[in-house]
Amino acid sequence: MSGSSAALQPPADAVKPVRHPDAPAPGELLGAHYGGCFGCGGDQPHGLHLEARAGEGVRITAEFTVQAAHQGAPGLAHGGVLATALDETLGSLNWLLRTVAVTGRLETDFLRPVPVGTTLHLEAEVVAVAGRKIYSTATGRVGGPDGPVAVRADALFVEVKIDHFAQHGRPQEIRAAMEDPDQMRRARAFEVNP
Ligand SMILES: CCCCCCCCCCCCCC(=O)SCCNC(=O)CCNC(=O)[C@H](O)C(C)(C)COP(=O)(O)OP(=O)(O)OC[C@H]1O[C@@H](n2cnc3c(N)ncnc32)[C@H](O)[C@@H]1OP(=O)(O)O
Repeated sequence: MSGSSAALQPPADAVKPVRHPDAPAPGELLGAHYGGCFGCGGDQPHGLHLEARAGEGVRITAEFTVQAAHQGAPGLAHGGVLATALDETLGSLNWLLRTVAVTGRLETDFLRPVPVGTTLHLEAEVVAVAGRKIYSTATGRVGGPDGPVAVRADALFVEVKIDHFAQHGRPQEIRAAMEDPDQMRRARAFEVNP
């Protein structure tokens, strides 16, 4: 069973997404957007450590190996963790648009259980853009990049200004991020007009 709700159907005035000319080259490893990110950050011992690569056009691939810390039922990945992997992969698409955006809506189908130790092979694509709204879709396969689909999602990301994070984030993390030149470089890489 799959198929997204009306809220995730692009409106009639939606346009085809355009890959930014300065987007990372196909095959390039994107790296974490923030070391403290539960999805991709290297500083989170129990995080997903998801690694995403730029694909062709407005596509991304990513991999994530389920660890013991990610269980829900004994020996199986927690559904929320799998949703995080999809969310993170979908969020990585914004590197290709060089747009800062956050998840507004995420609809997920869980088609097969995913055991601990499994590598989830993720693929995501932007399907349409309407003003600040970015519509995208993702799948996660097991047993290899061409294996059966275990999870899938459709999402709506909403473009925000970089100030969104300073306005809503906790001051100590924001301060630390702003004092880190690497972090600022990564933040600027998201912006269309740095
Ligand atoms: C320094 C750090 C650097 C790192 C940077 C990269 C970080 C990346 C992190 C990535 C980490 C991984 C990813 C993560 O985990 S991101 C973390 C999880 N997401 C969030 O925390 C987002 C929380 N929500 C918000 O902040 C606001 O609600 C947003 C910004 C989303 C919209 O509030 P805003 O006041 O701005 O705009 P608006 O309300 O006028 O809406 C605008 C349009 O969108 C439509 N709409 C909105 N919501 C929905 C919905 N649910 N279903 C359907 N439609 C929806 C809405 O109808 C409207 O349409 P239209 O009327 O125009 O047609």
